[in-house]
This record gives sequence, C-alpha cells and structure tokens, in this order.
Amino acid sequence: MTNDKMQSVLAEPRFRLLILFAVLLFIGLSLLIFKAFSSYQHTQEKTTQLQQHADAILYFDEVLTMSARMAAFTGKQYWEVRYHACVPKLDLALQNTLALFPDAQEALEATREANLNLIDLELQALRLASKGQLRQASEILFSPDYEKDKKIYSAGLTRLQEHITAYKNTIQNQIRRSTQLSLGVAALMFLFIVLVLVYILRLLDSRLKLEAMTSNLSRHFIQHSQENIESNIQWALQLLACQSRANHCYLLNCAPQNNTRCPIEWRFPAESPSLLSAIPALAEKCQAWLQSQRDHNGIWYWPDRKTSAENQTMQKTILKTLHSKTLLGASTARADGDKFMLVLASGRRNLKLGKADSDLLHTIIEIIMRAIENKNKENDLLRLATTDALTGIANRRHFSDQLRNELMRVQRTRQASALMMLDIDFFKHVNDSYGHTAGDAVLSHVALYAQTRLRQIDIIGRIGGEEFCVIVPNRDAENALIAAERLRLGIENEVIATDAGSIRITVSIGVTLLKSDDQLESAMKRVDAALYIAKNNGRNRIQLV
Ligand SMILES: Nc1nc2c(ncn2[C@@H]2O[C@H](COP(=O)(O)OP(=O)(O)OP(=O)(O)O)[C@@H](O)[C@H]2O)c(=O)[nH]1
Repeated sequence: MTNDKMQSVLAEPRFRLLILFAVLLFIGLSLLIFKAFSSYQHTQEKTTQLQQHADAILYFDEVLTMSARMAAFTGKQYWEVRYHACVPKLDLALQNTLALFPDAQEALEATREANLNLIDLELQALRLASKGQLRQASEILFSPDYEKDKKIYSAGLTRLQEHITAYKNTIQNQIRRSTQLSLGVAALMFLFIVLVLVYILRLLDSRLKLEAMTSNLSRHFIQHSQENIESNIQWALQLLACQSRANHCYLLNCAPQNNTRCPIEWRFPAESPSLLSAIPALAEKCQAWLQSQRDHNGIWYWPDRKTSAENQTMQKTILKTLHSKTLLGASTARADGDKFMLVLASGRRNLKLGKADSDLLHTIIEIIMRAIENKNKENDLLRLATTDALTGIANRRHFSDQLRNELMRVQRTRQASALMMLDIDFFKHVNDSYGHTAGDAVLSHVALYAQTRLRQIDIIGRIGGEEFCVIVPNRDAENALIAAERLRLGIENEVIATDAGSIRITVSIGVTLLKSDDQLESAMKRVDAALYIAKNNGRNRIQLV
C-alpha cells in the first residue's frame, strides 16, 4: 500500500476512531498485564520472606535450647554468649513474622507462658553454669518441667508453621486465580485488538478495492465508453453490484420528463423480470419522495428509521417490492437538469458499501454521467456531420457513404436494389412567387413526406438545392417504379401550408437499378440521366434508365 493511499484512508474519521480505540485497548492491556505481574511478584516475595522468618524462629529456638544445654554441659562462656546473641535474633524473627502475618499472634500467644518459663529456666541454668554448677544446670534443662514447656512451645511453633503454610497456600491460590483472570482478560482484549485490526484491514482492503475499481472504471470509460455505452454502463453496474454484495444495481434518471436525452434507466441484472416490473412501481411509489430528493445531492440508506412514519411505510413497501432488505442510493444532479440516482439493493441487512464510501459512489456516477454526456456530444457532432440542417435527412456526403455501402452489398449479395433521384419541378418559381422561406418550408415538407412514405430500410438524402436521392434496397425495377410513382402522386396531391400561403408542387423522378459493377459515380450519373429525361419529357413523371 502506498503512503498516499494509506494517508487518504486514514483521513477517514471511522478509521481514525478505530485505530484510537485499538491503541487505547493496547494501553489498557499493557497496564493490566503489568499490574498482574507486579502483584504476583510482590506476593511471591512476601510469602518467601514469611517462610524465611518462620524458619528463622524454629532455627533460633533450637539454637537457644542447644546453646543453654551446651553451656550446662561444658561450662564454657562461649555458649552463654551465643545464647544471649540469639535472643534478639529470635525476637526479630518473631516481630517480622507478626508484621507480615498478624494472625501469627494467636499461635504465639498460646505459647507465651511456656516460652517465658523456658527462658526463665534457661537463664537459671546459664547462671548456674557460669558459677560452675554444671550438674544443677543440666538438671534444670532436662527437668520434666522444662521438657513439658518445651513440648508446648514446640507444638505452638509447629502450629504457627502450619498457619503460615496454609496462609501461603491461600494467598498463592488467590494470586494464581487473579493472575489467571487477568491473563484471561488480557487474552480477550488481545483477541479483540486482533479482531479490530482485522476489521480495519478488511475495511482498508475493501476501500482499496473500491478505489481500484473506480479508477479501472474511469480508465475503461475513457477508452471504450463511446463504442458501446449501454453495455459499458451495464458492466459498471455489474461490477459495482459484485463489489458491494448487492443483488441489484440501478442507475435511474429521475429528471423531470422531457428534460433528458439520456436513457431512462439501466439495471443489473438486466434480465430480472421481477425487477422490470418493479421499476415502474418504484418510480410510481417514490414520486413524491423523488421530488423531495431532486435538490439533494446526497446518499441515503434504507430502511431509514429517522425519517417520518409515512416515509418509513413507503420504504418498507418498496423494499418488499424489490425483494430487498437494504437499499443504498446516491444522487447527483447535473447542470443540464438531469438527476441521476445510483441504487444498490441487497437481500442482506448489510451492504459492503456504506455511507463512508459516498465519495466513491458519486465518483462512479460522475464517470458514467460524463461518458453519457460525451456520447451525447459525439452523437450531436455525428448528427451535424451527417444530416442536412434544413430537412434533417442525410446530407450529400452521408448519403454518398450509404450508397457506397449499398453498392458493396449489391456486389456481395447480387440482390436487386434501386436508386431514385427526385427533383421539384419549377422550384425557382416557388421561390420567386412565395419567397425563400416558403421555399425552405416546401423542401422540408417534401423531405418529411418522402421519409414517412418510404420504408424503414430506404435511405433518403438531400444531395442538392431541391434534389433528393433515395436508396431503395431489395427492389426490382417494377417495384421501384411503383414506389416512385406512389411518391410522385402523393406529392402532387399534397397541399403544403406555408406562411406565404398554400403551395402545390410536382416532382420528377429518375430511377435506375444498381448494378454489381457500379461505382458511386456511375450509379449517380445514370439516375441523373433518368431524371433529365423525366424533366425533358414534361416533368411530373418518372423515368427508368
Ligand atoms: N428556398 C430555397 N431555395 C433553394 C435552395 N437551394 C436551391 N434553391 C433554389 O432552387 C432553385 C433551383 O432552380 P433551377 O435549378 O432552375 O430548377 P427549377 O426551377 O426547379 O426548374 P426545373 O428543375 O428545371 O424544373 C433555385 O432558384 C435555387 O435558388 C434552398 O435551400 N432553399
């Protein structure tokens, strides 16, 4: 993805919001993990320290007993000193244990009396030992009273150990549970972040695909739209329908009647019969709504719960008619008064295209509209280049092209075809008597009359001032003469109403059959000769050469 595209995509508020959301989630997740980790660390340290202090109590207790007894046995001062040195250490271990585990108080309280007795007896023994009375000192330390208090005190310490172990287990279980919970939440948040990122990537992907499709459409229309605009529009709608997961895609022209030179509508799929019948129904039911949309260059999404109850009912009916659940429309008004609406209809509740893609939808309409405009301009130019400005029939050049084509067809198929040349008799007199404007009206009238009386496949052109030529395909001489006579007679009987008054005219017609070895010039020369004979023979007649 190029930087430009990334920036243009990230410029959209929905993407920015999603990314902000993902970043906030990520920060939250990091904090949660950090908190869970540090609380685990702290509790681990606390329980380890507690265990160390508890072990220290046991150790120093043993050391005190052992030091007192060794002093009684050996009488050495070293053991007495050692005893006194251990006393504050035991006290400190007890205080530390109580600080970390206040519940230890209860267990220690139960051993208090026994402990005081023990200390008292041990101090007595130490005093005797220091005086050299070792036997008496040993007796005190091995006396039943000492053993009894020692047992009580040891049992208390064992209970304390058990309490601590239970406390440690409880607290570790708690911390394990809360760590598991934190990790679970973290995993969920992580999953959510991944989902958000996947969603963003999918949106980005679909946006990029849409942009690629739009530029592809644009390129295609620039290169090929003039060749077959109808099928190109059909193709564009199909592409759009596939891209947006719509079942149907319409391009409607909802401009006021007679204000457009563009086809009324295209639709995809074109052959859907239900749609063909639904379109007029849509137009009929939406009239009022379409009117209200006429000045609105926007995008709309049905069902729209924010609109009036009346509109909602209308939307429901139309959605039902179109067998759709969702309708997305984008309208664009043209300066020339045309109003185009691109409508996507889907049987699903969601279209892949959303309101955020409105710019692309408008671009697509714009591309199609430009193509239609260009096609119209091209048609105008083509009309100007091929038709006679006064009568609207083929001009001399276009007629000559058509005649060349017909000659090639005759050469290929060997079918009979005729050529007529028709000239108004004494037209100069018409001009002189009624004026040039009336003369123009007569020329237009003759062209229109001939055009309406001839067959669809016959081609008429104005090749000179008051001269017309007609290609009459698939006619032999007899039938060509019948057609020419019908024309001559019809014009003779016509009363042409002009501003200068009613005018009656006659025409002379030369007729010739096209030959397989004819060139344009030879065919024109022959038909001209036929007309010349008709004129020379008194006019208002037909002549075959
Ligand atoms: N009003 C009008 N007159 C035209 C136009 N083009 C040619 N003419 C006139 O058509 C007349 C042709 O006259 P001519 O060639 O003498 O032929 P004609 O009077 O029809 O006599 P015949 O053809 O011999 O019967 C001329 O007066 C031209 O000025 C046109 O576009 N409009």
